[in-house]
Amino acid sequence: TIPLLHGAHRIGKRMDVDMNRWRGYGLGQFIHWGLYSILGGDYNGKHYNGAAEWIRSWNQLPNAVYDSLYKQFNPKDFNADKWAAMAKQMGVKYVTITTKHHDGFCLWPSKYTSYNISNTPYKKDIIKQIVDAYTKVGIDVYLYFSVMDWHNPDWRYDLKSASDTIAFNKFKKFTQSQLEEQLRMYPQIKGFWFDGTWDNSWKKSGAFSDSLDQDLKRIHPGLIIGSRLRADDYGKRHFDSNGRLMGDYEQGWERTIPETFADTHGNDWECDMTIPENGWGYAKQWMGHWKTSDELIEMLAKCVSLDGNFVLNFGPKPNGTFRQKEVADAKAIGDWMKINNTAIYNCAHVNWEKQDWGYFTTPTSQDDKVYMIVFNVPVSGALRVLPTKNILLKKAYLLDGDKQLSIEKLDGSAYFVHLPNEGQKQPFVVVLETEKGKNGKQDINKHI
Ligand SMILES: C[C@@H]1N[C@@H](C(=O)NCc2ccccc2)[C@H](O)[C@@H]1O
Repeated sequence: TIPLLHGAHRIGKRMDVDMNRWRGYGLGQFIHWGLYSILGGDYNGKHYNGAAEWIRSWNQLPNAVYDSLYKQFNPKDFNADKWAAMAKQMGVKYVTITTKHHDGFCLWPSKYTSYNISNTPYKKDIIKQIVDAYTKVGIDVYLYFSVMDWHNPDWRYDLKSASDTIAFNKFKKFTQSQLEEQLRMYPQIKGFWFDGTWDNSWKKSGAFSDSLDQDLKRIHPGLIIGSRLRADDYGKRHFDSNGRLMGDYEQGWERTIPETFADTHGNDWECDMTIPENGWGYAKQWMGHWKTSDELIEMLAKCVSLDGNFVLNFGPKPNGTFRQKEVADAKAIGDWMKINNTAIYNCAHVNWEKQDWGYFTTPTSQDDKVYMIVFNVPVSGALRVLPTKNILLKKAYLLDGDKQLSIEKLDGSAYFVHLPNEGQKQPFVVVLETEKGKNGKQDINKHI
């Protein structure tokens, strides 16, 4: 291996109480809210084709116009308790909220820049209201923070001169000050979600990213920080120059999901997903396909079946309310979770052969139970199950209503679980009770 000062400091998963809680979340909510929400992807009668929260980078929009939007930010209908109630009904266990996106505008009253919420007509601390409201209903809060800050004159994409380095050193101090300020102001939070760390300036700041990570965890023990923060001695990100994950979980699955368990490298990981094809901040017109709630529930099941969490993004309007499609999806997912969350919360990957009908999960607390989350009912009504060796199926029944299902043992070690022909129209869960075969050991991957 290559000797590294700022590579991974831990091999394997974090196994402390905070990370074990994170591992069991299953479902989370992301919220992108800020000045970009005012424009909603449009300006001067034209539509910006990029992600709506990137509109400041559009050459049709002068920076000065964007940077004066704060003078009109006044979300009259914002009610953090209503946001928290919607998230609670949806069944999310954690929320990640933008405190500062790439545009540099701070949704909290930072004392390190005047470009913050206290200098808007709204004035009040949005982050505090969200942290308090979500914590009150038992949803853990994580703060999204973009290192890249287009508004700060000391931000640099690369370090090509002594003056770049002097400016960027000031910028790194500013960054650390803002983060330590957030830890002091919002001690209830459980972690940070870093973004905007892909440029050369940051790749050359591996030592700083390492010390920042350690400083924040010293101030706030147990803090959870993903792999998008750090760079190693050679500018490698996510995985260091020895291929080891730097961070508490793999934070690279943005609008994409691993296909197989091998793709997850056996790490903890999180998928962050948009309902439209792209775009995180509010956009007046969502282009392309809008995912249905059934598609979103399947993505959730797939993530949990591969030992990951599924985090769905919401982009509130400038007035602080959510668009109808987002409210409807939160409700539909919540209704499904009310019946089926046993197969999602505190569940893990099962190393049985993947089947076409859907996904297996298993509760981390019980190794004689396996859940089948079914999306594709075959016309035969027969769901194939091929457990790993020495595992026998004892019982099969529907999670919703306990109806017993007949199990047919095929030769070899496969089974068919026969479904009643009831034309299921929603994804549903079958519970399998298993037992060890003679001289069998329970070898369901327990990744705990
Ligand atoms: C969570 C999202 N990340 C921001 C972004 O700029 N993504 C572009 C990107 C996508 C994948 C790897 C690096 C960078 C988007 O604006 C959202 O905030």
